[in-house]
Amino acid sequence: MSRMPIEKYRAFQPIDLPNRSWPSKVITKAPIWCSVDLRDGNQALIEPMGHERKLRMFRTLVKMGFKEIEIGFPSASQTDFDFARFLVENGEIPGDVTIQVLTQAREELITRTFDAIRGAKRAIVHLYNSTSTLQRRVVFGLDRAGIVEIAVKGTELVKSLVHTIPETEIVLEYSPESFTGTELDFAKEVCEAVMDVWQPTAEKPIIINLPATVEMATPNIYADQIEWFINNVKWRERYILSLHPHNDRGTGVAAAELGMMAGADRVEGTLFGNGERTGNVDVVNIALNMFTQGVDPELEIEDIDDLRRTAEYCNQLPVHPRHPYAGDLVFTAFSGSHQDAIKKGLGARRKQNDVIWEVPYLPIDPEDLGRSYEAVIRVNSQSGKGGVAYLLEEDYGLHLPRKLQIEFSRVVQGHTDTTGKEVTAGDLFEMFRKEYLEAKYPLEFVDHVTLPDTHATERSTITTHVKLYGQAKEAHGIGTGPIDAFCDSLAKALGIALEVVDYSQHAVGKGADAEAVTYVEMKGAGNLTLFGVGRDRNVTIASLKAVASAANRLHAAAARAEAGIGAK
Ligand SMILES: CC(=O)SCCNC(=O)CCNC(=O)[C@H](O)C(C)(C)COP(=O)(O)OP(=O)(O)OC[C@H]1O[C@@H](n2cnc3c(N)ncnc32)[C@H](O)[C@@H]1OP(=O)(O)O
Ligand SMILES: CC(C)C(=O)C(=O)O
Ligand SMILES: [Mg+2]
Repeated sequence: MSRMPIEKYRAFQPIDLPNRSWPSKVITKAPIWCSVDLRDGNQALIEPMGHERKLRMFRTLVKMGFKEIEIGFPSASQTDFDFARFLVENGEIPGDVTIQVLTQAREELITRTFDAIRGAKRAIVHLYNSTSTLQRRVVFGLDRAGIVEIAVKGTELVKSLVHTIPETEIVLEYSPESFTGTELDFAKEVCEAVMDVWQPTAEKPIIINLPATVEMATPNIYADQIEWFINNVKWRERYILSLHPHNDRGTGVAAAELGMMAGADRVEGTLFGNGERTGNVDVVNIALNMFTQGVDPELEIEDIDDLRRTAEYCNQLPVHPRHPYAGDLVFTAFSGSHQDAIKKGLGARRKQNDVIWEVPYLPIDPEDLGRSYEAVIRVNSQSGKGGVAYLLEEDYGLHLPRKLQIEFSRVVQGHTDTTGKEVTAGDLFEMFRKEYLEAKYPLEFVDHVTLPDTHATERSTITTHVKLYGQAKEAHGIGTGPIDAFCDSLAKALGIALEVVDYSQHAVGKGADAEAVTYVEMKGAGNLTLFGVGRDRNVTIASLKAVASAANRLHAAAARAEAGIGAK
């Protein structure tokens, strides 16, 4: 039994909705989006946005395609009032965008709100008062009738002011704030009372916004509340049902999605979920969830890094590196098996020219959000051969044979285990260069003269020039090809016994700059096998350098074994 004071809490009561239909519904179209970054997001900031930050956010939201934008609470702050005036007076509001302003249901605040929007083509006046049992008791000290009266009086005042700004088309949005803590029959009563005053029509509907001001239960309960409301509140065709989830339980996005399945038409939220406490619902997250299901989200999110930078600048708050779709690390795989699977998935896609996106561990193509594959695979102590091979292939054009991938990943593992740090592609190449291409001691290849014998004998003869422990040596050998002849010369003249186990070669670069890279797996004394790698413009020299590289690595491994350090 936990020592936590569990007796202080009680379970949210389920909604009685026996024939609920939302669980079998599917989201097939985008909701009407409304950004509340400039109001709900802004009111939650340590340092609220000033004019310049507000304008940058507003322009970004317009560019993204939001058609409804809550620009502030003009009666609460001079900055918000002035900002509304600035937008109206400077032609900042595109013809197809409607601004929205929030106000409490209080006379002086409503009047001031109308002053703020005067001259706009169209505006949503968003009126709210709290309706929950808790707020009725502890904040307002009112019974149900008293709360209905606040809402009705506020609506009447809004209605009476509409004619004072005839050039502006006014839409009323009403929010029974703290809806999730409100009895459903009372939410119905107060919303219907507001509609009775406003008299919406199907052509000029009211927006009824049902906020999860505080997220209090599992998201299915929110969906039940929405479906119940739609089934029981009159005049369905005369109101747009809007959701306004917060994220207190970490399920704001799920609540919005289930709420849409339950029949909601509209969603209010913010970019990356900024907002009071744990935030408003993240509209980018919902939109991209839809996108990954093949549904047009009707928001442009092609450069998510730019959006994130804007949100971070305006809010002066960071977006978490693991934030869905937007975080710095969300298209990055560190663990080996993930890297391996992603590498294979991307490779298969390229080969098959697939239209449908299916890559293990990547629910979305990073390129669709303006991000690149480069950051997909990073290497640290949790990584395996797949990630190492991927980076060397992508950045340096090296196609390591599978057994060499395994061998080299042990070298990398040794390094990352010691440092505990991530290694970049550049670090990896440096390690690879030192370990294989620079393995020149004690044997250094200098030059060769190789003569093929006649076709009849299919043999090569070689004169080898090498350095052994720094001293120039010349050796002669015969074999079935240059590598075989080179090994023969090393064995005969220098006593270095090597046997080729595996060999592969490919070109790196193109045209005059092309080089050959050779990978040879060689068996040395004591049946130990290791790889050597050579790189040169000349195909034969690349191979002979690879043999020398293997000889040196075998020599070093034998020396370590003898010293009791253990072979690599
Ligand atoms: C869930 C949400 O996000 S709601 C939006 C919340 N956002 C904000 O509040 C940010 C901006 N607000 C403010 O700056 C201030 O609250 C102001 C300027 C609007 C009003 O300031 P004040 O009048 O000084 O204080 P305050 O907001 O605390 O008002 C409290 C009074 O209004 C009443 N009230 C609160 N909300 C409402 C409402 N929606 N409708 C009618 N009356 C309300 C309270 O009962 C209280 O009444 P009392 O003074 O008789 O006890
Ligand atoms: C003003 C209302 C809609 C609000 O922000 C909330 O309830 O969270
Ligand atoms: Mg809110």
